[in-house]
Amino acid sequence: MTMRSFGLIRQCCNALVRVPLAREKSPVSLPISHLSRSLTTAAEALKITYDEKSEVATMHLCRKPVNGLSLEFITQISIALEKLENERSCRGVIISSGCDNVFCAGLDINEMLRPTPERLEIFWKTLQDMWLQLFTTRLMTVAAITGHCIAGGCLISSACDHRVMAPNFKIGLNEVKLGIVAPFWLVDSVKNLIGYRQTEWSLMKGHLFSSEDALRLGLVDKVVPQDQVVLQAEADMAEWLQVPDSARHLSKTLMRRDTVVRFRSGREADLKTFVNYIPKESIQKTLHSYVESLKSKK
Ligand SMILES: CC/C=C\CCC/C=C/C(=O)SCCNC(=O)CCNC(=O)[C@H](O)C(C)(C)COP(=O)(O)OP(=O)(O)OC[C@H]1O[C@@H](n2cnc3c(N)ncnc32)[C@H](O)[C@@H]1OP(=O)(O)O
Repeated sequence: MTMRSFGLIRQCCNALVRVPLAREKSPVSLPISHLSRSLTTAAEALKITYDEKSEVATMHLCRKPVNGLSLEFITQISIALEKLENERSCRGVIISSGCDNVFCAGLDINEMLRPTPERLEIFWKTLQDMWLQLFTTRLMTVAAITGHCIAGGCLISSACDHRVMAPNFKIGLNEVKLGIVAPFWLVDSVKNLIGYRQTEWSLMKGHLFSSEDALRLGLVDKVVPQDQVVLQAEADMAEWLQVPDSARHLSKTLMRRDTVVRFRSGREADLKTFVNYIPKESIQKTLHSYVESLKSKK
């Protein structure tokens, strides 16, 4: 296999982090004191390899311990996606995880604890942009879900075109358990996969589906043993790439148009809701208790 590493993502190691507000807008700079805690350095958090023969890249999420989606990490993913989109030979991307038994535990909750208004706003805009990029990319996208895939993790997997998951893990939207509500565009992308009623009750309860239930409902497309997930994702990608790229992408655009139109018209209001809601004292208390409960389960 011919592998090539992309020289990506040096922004987060610099004294100032260049954070794009939106793809089409100029980046803004944040002071380093605003960086969130991480057990992996930014350089280690995202690894991209490219297989020239299959024309498929692998985006390896390695922000230990649980691939929590911090502002810097989301920015890295977004920049990487853009680079891959612009790499003419690249036709597909597999998103996999380097964290044991966790694909992605969702948003890094620290981003929502006692945030500054500026950072909170940039965080949400960057997340919106990253989701839109992934949801609409010309690339064929496959999520190789080797572990739990929760809330923001499900945002990534449900924006992909195909999902392969390992057995005995959890996937879904549990936001209500943290006293918060998943944004409508994330809800829409899950609803597109499993339908209205299954989305409604699971959202209201914060229910996480087992891998097996997720397969039955269509939230994932295949369940295979954990050590075969990436291999299966590669095999499925090869099969998908037998479809001509432009016809596949146009079909995806057609099917996802309503969700994208709704997103574009609602994204400003969604941003306002997020930045007004998260700093509320009652929400801060609930988030704080949730983090404490995660720590105390040990
Ligand atoms: C108006 C709109 C408002 C808001 C919309 C927001 C939409 C999206 C929201 C989200 O994504 S919120 C995040 C939701 N995610 C979760 O609830 C997952 C929580 N984590 C877990 O359930 C478990 O950690 C696990 C993923 C099942 C893995 O379990 P395991 O036993 O393997 O690990 P452990 O729990 O010990 O965690 C290790 C370490 O990581 C910390 N952690 C876990 N998840 C997060 C997270 N999402 N953000 C930040 N930190 C996280 C955990 O506290 C441990 O830290 P410690 O080692 O310091 O104790």
